[in-house]
Amino acid sequence: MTAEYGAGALIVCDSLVRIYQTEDVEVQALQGLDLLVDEGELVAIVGASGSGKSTLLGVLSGLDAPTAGRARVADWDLLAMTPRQRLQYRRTTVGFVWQQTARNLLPFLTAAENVELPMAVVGVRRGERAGRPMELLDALGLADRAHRRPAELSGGEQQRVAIATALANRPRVVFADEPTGELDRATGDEVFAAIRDVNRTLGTTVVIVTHDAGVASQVRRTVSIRDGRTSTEVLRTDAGDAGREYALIDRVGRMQVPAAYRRALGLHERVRLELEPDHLGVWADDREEERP
Ligand SMILES: Nc1ncnc2c1ncn2[C@@H]1O[C@H](COP(=O)(O)OP(=O)(O)OP(=O)(O)O)[C@@H](O)[C@H]1O
Repeated sequence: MTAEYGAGALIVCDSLVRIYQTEDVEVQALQGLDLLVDEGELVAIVGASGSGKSTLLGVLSGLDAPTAGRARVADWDLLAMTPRQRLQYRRTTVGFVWQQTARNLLPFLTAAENVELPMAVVGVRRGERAGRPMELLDALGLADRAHRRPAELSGGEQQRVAIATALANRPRVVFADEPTGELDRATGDEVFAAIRDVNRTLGTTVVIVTHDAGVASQVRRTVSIRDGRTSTEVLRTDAGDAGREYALIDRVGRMQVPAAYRRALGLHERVRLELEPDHLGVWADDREEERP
């Protein structure tokens, strides 16, 4: 028997399909999307507007159910959760950082109180909670901002408090939806540095969803999503490395060749393949058109 697809991964999306049915149109937002994320990874999922990012995040965050396919995070089968389990999953297994700074934090609580709130919600006793907010705020370089309210913090500081809040209950994975979308480039880079630091020092898996392809320089692995499917990946080996581009090949052997490569070599409809000992050659079809 072959092992189940993604058996060792923390996050598994297997042929995910999500169809939105409106009055007279049907929109296939996810069209058989496959994605594996291992424990401890920092991954960016990048795609243009309408590519299906929010839909994917909706499924992974337990807010939405796919039409078909399989989605698992840790031991949770996201298609088979009861409403109570869904709540537990959202409160303990995953943490969220949203684009809108105001959505992440309660304005009338201080930074430390905001970080403590998710623990209080799941019933962690006061004694056990003590210390955790300061520990997290300190890790994010915000120890001296602990007693300020969000309005008294810069946008970048608010997002770093939001990261601390997302980490309060020691989630297995943090989902960040355009976490730097409202920030200028320099402040955004600081927030990315904080995310990388959390990923490295605490080992928390982080999945960032964004339309900003420039994020590829901030993370090791970038997965592109196009038309509701994951298409290509860029993996960087070291900081400063421009990165190698990979195409994803699905289980029946389908692969999407990036549009820029297709244009550059005039690849369309049919291509010629040649198997070499260590690679596959792909050429434009140069045969004379066969005429009837
Ligand atoms: N509730 C809905 N009803 C009908 N169609 C929807 C719904 N939500 C999304 N869609 C459609 O599904 C497709 C994917 O949308 P989605 O919001 O997931 O993309 P996205 O990549 O997150 O885009 P953006 O970056 O603009 O938020 C789009 O064609 C969108 O119009």
